[in-house]
Amino acid sequence: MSTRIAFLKGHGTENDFVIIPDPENAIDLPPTAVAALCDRRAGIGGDGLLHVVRSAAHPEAKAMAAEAEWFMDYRNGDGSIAEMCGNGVRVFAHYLQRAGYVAEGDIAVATRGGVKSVHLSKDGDVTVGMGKALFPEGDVTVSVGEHSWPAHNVNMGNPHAVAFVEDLAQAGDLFTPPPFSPASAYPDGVNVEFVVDRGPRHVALRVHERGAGETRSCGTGACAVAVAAARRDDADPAVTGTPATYTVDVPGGRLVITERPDGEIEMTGPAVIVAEGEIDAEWLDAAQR
Ligand SMILES: N[C@@H](CCC[C@H](N)C(=O)O)C(=O)O
Repeated sequence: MSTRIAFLKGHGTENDFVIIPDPENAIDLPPTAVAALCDRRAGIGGDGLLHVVRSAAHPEAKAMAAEAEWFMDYRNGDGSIAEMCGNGVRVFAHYLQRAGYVAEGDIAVATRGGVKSVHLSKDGDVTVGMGKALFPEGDVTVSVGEHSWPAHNVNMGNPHAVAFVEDLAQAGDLFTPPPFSPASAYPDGVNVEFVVDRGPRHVALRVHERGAGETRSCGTGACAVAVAAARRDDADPAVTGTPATYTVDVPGGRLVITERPDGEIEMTGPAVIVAEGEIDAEWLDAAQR
């Protein structure tokens, strides 16, 4: 009989993930295995994969083990590694609660972008302390076809280029990464958000995610958009002294982002587990060849 690997499938505003519980870090997940699992036709399908590991059992997270028992070893759907995933961390925390590893309330989750504080509320929404945004210097331009826009360069642990456009259709089909310049701005690639206004402190976005393509949502992207919009709107909390809250509509739902005067950003949104099952380890082996 072949070995079976437990998995779950979940999403946060339809940014969807394959979840692999592996507390002792015993499962080998090279990029080829992640890409096979995230394949929407031949695999389970997902924008990314959440490898659930105890911090103490993972070389990249050991140093965070005293602060956070669990490490979100996040991978993009193409197998590449990313520093942080905002929707992923909500789904990750929701999984931990569902599995009985943590209780409702406040928990800490280790990520490659540092330890994040997460609040699991009674109504099912999850709030994440996303830390502070950085604004790397230098002008960036994003283009699609004949249109190009100046982009806000925002780092939420991972890189984002935020372009305010007139119409989300201008982003085109987003099958391929939108070109940006200068090429030196993002040596490791970038997530690109196209944004329109929907009302006061209310925006909507489409996103092309590094390592995944167009997705239905991006949590770090929504935070990058909210802080870029606050600066555009002369509502930078560090200047006004009052928090700025933005509602960010994504194709898969809605996220609410607040930036405080000290620069700390909180994101609130849903987290859903839709299925669980077993992967045939022989299939996974064969799928990687
Ligand atoms: N979907 C995520 C971001 C995942 C990582 C991103 N594709 C990258 O490579 O930086 C989110 O919700 O933040």
